Amino acid sequence: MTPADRLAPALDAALERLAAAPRLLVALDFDGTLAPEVDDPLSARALPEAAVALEALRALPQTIVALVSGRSLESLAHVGQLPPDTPLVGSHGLEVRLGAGAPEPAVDAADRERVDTLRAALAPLVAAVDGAWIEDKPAGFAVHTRVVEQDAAAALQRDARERASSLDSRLTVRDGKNVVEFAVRDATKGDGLRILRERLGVDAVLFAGDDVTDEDALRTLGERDLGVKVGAAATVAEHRVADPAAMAAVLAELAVRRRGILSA
Ligand SMILES: O=P(O)(O)OC[C@H]1O[C@H](O[C@H]2O[C@H](CO)[C@@H](O)[C@H](O)[C@H]2O)[C@H](O)[C@@H](O)[C@@H]1O
Repeated sequence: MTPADRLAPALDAALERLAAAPRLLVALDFDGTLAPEVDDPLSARALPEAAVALEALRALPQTIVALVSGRSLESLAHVGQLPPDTPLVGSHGLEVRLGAGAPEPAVDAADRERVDTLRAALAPLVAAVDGAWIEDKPAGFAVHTRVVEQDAAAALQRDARERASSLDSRLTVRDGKNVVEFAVRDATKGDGLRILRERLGVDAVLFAGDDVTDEDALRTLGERDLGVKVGAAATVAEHRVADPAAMAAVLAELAVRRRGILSA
């Protein structure tokens, strides 16, 4: 870590305490936290320095690295590029994969029918806007507008929301970065993180995220945990870093300190 990257004193102290946890879960959002944003979601990758830090953490005893994302599990496994035993939470908490086995079922036939009906109704609106596209997920889909002209993007998001709510009043609708998402099941990253915490039997959790939906996970943290917001947006997290590069430096520092404590 260079002097310019030096940790804020409060984060430095919190990291030192966390590094000594008997059994530690490092649970991380992916896009905007480990990986810089790109136009094609399937091309997103964790920064190389973040990937190295995650590997260093994974190599330590009693230390579990997990990803908690709005992506589908399939997409998250593809971009995350972590070993198959890595716990993954996808679809904002709905899909959970603990270890290398098959994930728990996320939706049933009735859910799929609702998704298909909604998608068929919104697809023509999306197809009419240059650059807009639909990313499918098990319990819904995301309408991406990242490369759409600003006014057209705002109009599409508004029209899609109105059409969706007129068709299905029980939908969960989420705003993201240049994306609006529709889901027929309501789950949050807080639910996903609670499942990881309980099933993995950890004493402390580091969670870091950059987006609105990460706040649900940050709100579940307790005194022994550490929450980090990546970027400048409003947050309940006690600590903040500027960007994925700074987050990678925090993860690298945690690995160094924990290795030192565990080998003392
Ligand atoms: O919870 P996350 O891991 O942060 O996932 C949130 C959404 O990430 C992806 O979309 C975002 O990143 C894309 C790649 O950088 C970018 O093109 C898009 O504009 C962003 O919204 C993903 O495609 C979504 O499904 C996730 O919900």
